[in-house]
Amino acid sequence: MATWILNGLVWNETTGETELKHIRIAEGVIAQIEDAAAGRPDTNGHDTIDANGKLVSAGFIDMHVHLREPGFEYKEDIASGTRSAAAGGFTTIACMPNTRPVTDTAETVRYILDKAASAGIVNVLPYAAITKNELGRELTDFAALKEAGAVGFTDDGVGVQNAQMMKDAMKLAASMNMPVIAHCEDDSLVVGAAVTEGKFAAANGLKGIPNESEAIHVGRDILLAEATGVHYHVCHVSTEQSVRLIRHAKQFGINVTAEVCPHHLILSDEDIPGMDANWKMNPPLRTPRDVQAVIEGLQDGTLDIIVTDHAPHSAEEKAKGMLLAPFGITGFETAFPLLYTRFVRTGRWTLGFLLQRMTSDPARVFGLQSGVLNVGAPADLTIVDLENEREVKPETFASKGKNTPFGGWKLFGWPTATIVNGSLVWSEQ
Ligand SMILES: NC(=O)N[C@@H](CC(=O)O)C(=O)O
Ligand SMILES: [Zn+2]
Repeated sequence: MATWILNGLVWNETTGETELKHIRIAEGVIAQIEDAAAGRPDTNGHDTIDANGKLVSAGFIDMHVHLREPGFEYKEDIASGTRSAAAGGFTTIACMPNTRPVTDTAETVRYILDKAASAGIVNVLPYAAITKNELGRELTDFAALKEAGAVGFTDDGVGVQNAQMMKDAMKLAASMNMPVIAHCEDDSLVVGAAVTEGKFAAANGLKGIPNESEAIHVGRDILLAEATGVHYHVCHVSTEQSVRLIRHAKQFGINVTAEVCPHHLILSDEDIPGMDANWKMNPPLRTPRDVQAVIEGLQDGTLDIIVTDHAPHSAEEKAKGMLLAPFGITGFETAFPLLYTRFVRTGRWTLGFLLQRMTSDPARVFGLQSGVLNVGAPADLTIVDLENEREVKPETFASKGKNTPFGGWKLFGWPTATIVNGSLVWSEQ
């Protein structure tokens, strides 16, 4: 049994052009790709999906997400989180270990994988914690966690404060060919602030989170990565200083990669309308100068991939206000439309540039088979309507989290169908 996706607009990496194609998928892989100009293929006995000239891309890959299960199912769970991912066009996501319990044992890694297999609708890759309970005191059992299926080690949500602990983690991870993924934040420099140092903090009499609280860890960890040879991946880069350090490290051939989030590419602290916790995330929205620096970092390859840092919280939690609410915004269901509308429709990026940062680049950085639209690749595909403008309506999100600063934005580039391992798992109502 095969499925033909007819009349899909496909981006050709080699020519840099889009072309109309018919794509046959069978047994979970892309089996055949034909020029639509050659006519309609014999689809007799097979399912068909007519893409009708919409974009057909390799499914998006998001290597930094919070699914909240186990432990915080009131914020999100694996069923709702993967549905939200599929609605955003994502077919593979990597979930962070700041769950309850923290994903620091093989048992919890297996729980997530089992739950993803039974209740999830996209591919879920679990990360495991670097330290037990993410407390920074004692390393987890890396070998057991890898064996259980963890794809990398991270204490995301907090920075590893102790340099020796980070070095030990990197040495061990390097010896087993696993990446260390770092939430870069020096606690001593943050002191309970909710927004960046900058105009918004100053205007509202708030303490600010300084740029160096992030960059000091980036600099430290680059040196430790050089010393240990580990694949070191920097989470949610938000500052000019971090971009500079990563650029420099790459020039020296250090094995560092990095990610950036849509909100850090699009919003600055000067856009924050008031004391509204939907504008509170970690790292915080930085200054316009930092926004420019992360855009340039992505454009010149210093930053490798785009991730959402999908971080759902309940309405009650966010209602506590800017100072008391937890950090984080939802990301899946706005990521592609935001970036497509802001950067591709305006002519600043090619469509291919954006697609690569969300598909083939994450696959390359993390050694995944997916992320490419080639015969033989996994049939993980996303169909996107590039022409229809629609408003962001958080209340309609598949995610339990409605916490976004982008409510009411009018955007193009909405996913209409998502296919994972050859099966249609989500389509527009
Ligand atoms: N990004 C956030 O603002 N919040 C994340 C933690 C994190 O990724 O650091 C969360 O778990 O809510
Ligand atoms: Zn983080």
